Amino acid sequence: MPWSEARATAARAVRGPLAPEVRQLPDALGTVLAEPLTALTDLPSFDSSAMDGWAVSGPGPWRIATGGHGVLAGDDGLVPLEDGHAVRIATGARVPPGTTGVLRSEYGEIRRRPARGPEDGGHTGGNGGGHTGGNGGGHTGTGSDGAGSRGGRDGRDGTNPPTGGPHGPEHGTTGAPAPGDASLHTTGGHTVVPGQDIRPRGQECRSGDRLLAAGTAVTPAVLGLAAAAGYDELRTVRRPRVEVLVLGDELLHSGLPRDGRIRDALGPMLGPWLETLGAEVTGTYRLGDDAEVLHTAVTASDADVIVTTGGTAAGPVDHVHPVLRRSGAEVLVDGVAVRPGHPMLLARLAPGRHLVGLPGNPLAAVSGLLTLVEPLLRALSGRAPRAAAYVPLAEGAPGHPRDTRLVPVVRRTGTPAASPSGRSGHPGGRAPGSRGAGARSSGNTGAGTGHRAVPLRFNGPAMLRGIAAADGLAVVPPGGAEDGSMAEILELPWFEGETE
Ligand SMILES: Nc1nc2c(c(=O)[nH]1)N[C@H]1C(S)=C(S)[C@@H](COP(=O)(O)OP(=O)(O)OC[C@H]3O[C@@H](n4cnc5c(N)ncnc54)[C@H](O)[C@@H]3O)O[C@H]1N2
Ligand code: MOO
Repeated sequence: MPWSEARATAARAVRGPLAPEVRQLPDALGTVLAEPLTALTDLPSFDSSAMDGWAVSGPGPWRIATGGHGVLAGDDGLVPLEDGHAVRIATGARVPPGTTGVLRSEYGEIRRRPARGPEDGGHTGGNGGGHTGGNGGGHTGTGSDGAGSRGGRDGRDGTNPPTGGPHGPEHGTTGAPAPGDASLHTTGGHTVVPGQDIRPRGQECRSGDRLLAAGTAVTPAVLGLAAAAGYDELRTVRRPRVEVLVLGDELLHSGLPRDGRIRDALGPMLGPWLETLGAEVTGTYRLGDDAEVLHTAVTASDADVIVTTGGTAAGPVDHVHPVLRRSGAEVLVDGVAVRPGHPMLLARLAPGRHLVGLPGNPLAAVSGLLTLVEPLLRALSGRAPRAAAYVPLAEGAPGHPRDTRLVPVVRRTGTPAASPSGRSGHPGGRAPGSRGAGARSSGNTGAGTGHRAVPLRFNGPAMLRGIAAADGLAVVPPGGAEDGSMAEILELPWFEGETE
């Protein structure tokens, strides 16, 4: 079967996504929304200050009560602000009714009014002491807000009243400053226009707005948005349960290869890789080459998808095909015209239960993972098919006469002349120091995208050295691809963007 048909067959193998389930927010990471994310509240849910400063009412200068901390984030902020008055306000605090706008702390200064009576004592700027409880008076101009520190820098210590510490919330600061306390003035020609530095209620969304579509992957950012929008739990598509069966008597699970035996490279690789594709991996089991054991494992499993490795060919201990026949499985894909990986297969064990047979050669297994497993898992978990990415090749890639080739590549910006060294003679197939070295090129970049795909060496079916240094696999059509031609790239989950 042609490679693209095999992928399409895997994507169509299931009728639709698995059933939705409800998950607490932290558990929903990596799943897919089963329904649109709809705002449960306006965001912001109240008019709030975008800056630390002062809420002001009407044109300035404004009368302001000193001391206390003003209105903080989390206060109900319901005490109205009278015309001609100001009150300190923190970023995120609800603005008092009557607020015209917010003057940033760096755009205003407080001027103390002359002392009015003997009880003022001359150090609290005419507060009368009783009003600013807890402000630790006696150190004028050194308060903790912008006005206080500005006063200090400007040498106006004698004119700025203390602006209060973190203690002693003042009742009345939002509505009734003591007359004659102090006045707030703008500096540097700044003005306050209506709505200035106020985040209006509903600016980001209104309750009921659709924030994200069903099928959106739940990323950390989505968790944050869902929490902001009022969610404690999300309805998401159940993760496909995947079981990995590693076949092969020749495999060792620790130490050095010895006595004709080799290390299992697929057991450690597939579980984490499958998780990045949205699977819940229920277990990785090493079964050896035993048809009975394999048959029992396949028939007893309740996984949505079984992934086997090895044993797909027709050798004396290749048991996958005979076990599938014995189990009455329907083989949907039996070999694919792709190199490496042509013996890969996909079978339906029962409605809703599938088996993907990955060839034993490690890069061939990766090929099967991206050709059959990924589309199947996307369909089961409700994700849209992978969007194709196309990148020009930094050099020609030889092709198979009839089959598609998948070749590990690394994307790189820079001159095409740099690319041949990335292919030959260097470990991992990359020129020494090529990653991050040198200035970003302003020209010689590929087809408007600014980067090119450099095919890597060590791309034989039994090798992982190329893919371990790669950030994608280039799809090379039968017959090959020329230098500079556009190639589809299957991005690896850890692709972080092109390198220089
Ligand atoms: N007569 C033919 N023989 C083979 C053909 C063919 O067309 N005609 N195709 C070759 C290709 S291509 C591949 S790929 C393999 C596929 O074989 P199996 O899926 O049956 O895999 P095994 O024979 O079990 O193993 C192949 C190779 O990979 C090594 N291996 C297996 N598992 C692991 C593992 N977990 N970690 C590391 N290496 C593993 C195994 O030792 C073998 O060297 O068939 C070819 N033969
Ligand atoms: O599947 Mo094999 O590893 O194509 O060469």
